[in-house]
Amino acid sequence: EEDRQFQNIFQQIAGDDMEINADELRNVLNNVLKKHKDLKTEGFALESCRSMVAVMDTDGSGKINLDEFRHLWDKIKSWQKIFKHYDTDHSGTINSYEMRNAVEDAGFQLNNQLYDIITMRYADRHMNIQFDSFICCFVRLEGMFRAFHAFDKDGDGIIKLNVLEWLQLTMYA
Ligand SMILES: O=C(O)/C(S)=C/c1c[nH]c2cc(Br)ccc12
Ligand SMILES: [Ca+2]
Repeated sequence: EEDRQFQNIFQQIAGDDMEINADELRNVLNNVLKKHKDLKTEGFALESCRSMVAVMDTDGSGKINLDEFRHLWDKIKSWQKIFKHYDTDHSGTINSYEMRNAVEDAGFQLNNQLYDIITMRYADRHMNIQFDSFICCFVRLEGMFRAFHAFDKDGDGIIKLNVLEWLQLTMYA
């Protein structure tokens, strides 16, 4: 039953092409945000939604279909819980220190250099991370880990890419 409801929602957002583009994703995410006053943010920028579509577009259609959207939605649902858990002062942002714990809670094992990179890339000038940046960071982390494991056929933690394969991975993200 809940799934049928989900399909209906998806159908309304996607329109007759049955796929969601960046504009449509931006509308649905920002509409949901209105109902979550504790997630204070200016909302998702179009560029962020373009990146999320690119990362989640596993079949290379240029947009996200029902399955790709369901995966994204379930991830955002679980990641927003982590965000709220670490936003202890309900400022609507989490600081770079809390971000380390949030990343680990989400199951990503990174190193110090990567935590610094994430802060540089996603934090605002007060070194705090807004909700929309938080989600974009996690979408990218999950997508990049997924892409690596797809290439790492024998699971030895090493992949071999020529420059064009590398560019295909890094440019469409
Ligand atoms: O607080 C909750 O129980 C839920 S279901 C939150 C959300 C579930 N999907 C979301 C997407 C965005 Br964007 C923001 C919040 C949520
Ligand atoms: Ca797609």
